[in-house]
Amino acid sequence: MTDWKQEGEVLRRSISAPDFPTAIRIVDAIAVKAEELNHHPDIDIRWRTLHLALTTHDAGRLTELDHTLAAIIDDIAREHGA
Ligand SMILES: C[C@H](O)[C@H](O)[C@H]1CNC2=NC(N)=NC(=O)C2=N1
Repeated sequence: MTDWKQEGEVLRRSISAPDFPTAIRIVDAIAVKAEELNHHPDIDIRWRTLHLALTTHDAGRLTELDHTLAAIIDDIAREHGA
């Protein structure tokens, strides 16, 4: 776990991308992996800063899926220089 903060049953982190197109490319890359996993983050896009939140809505709490997706998101951020 890197920049993630747990607030109750939610993991949160922000990603600062170099520019807006890169922020959107990060979102796109996350979307592909999230769909594969059938586990999706909440994403708030604010210019080149992405605010992400992870929780397992069906369970009403954090599950292993959230931690798995968090690590995937960290990799994607690093790959995009964020
Ligand atoms: C049927 C259910 O909506 C699906 O299994 C998936 C879709 N993506 C999901 N994403 C997240 N974060 N939590 C879920 O419970 C969830 N459920």
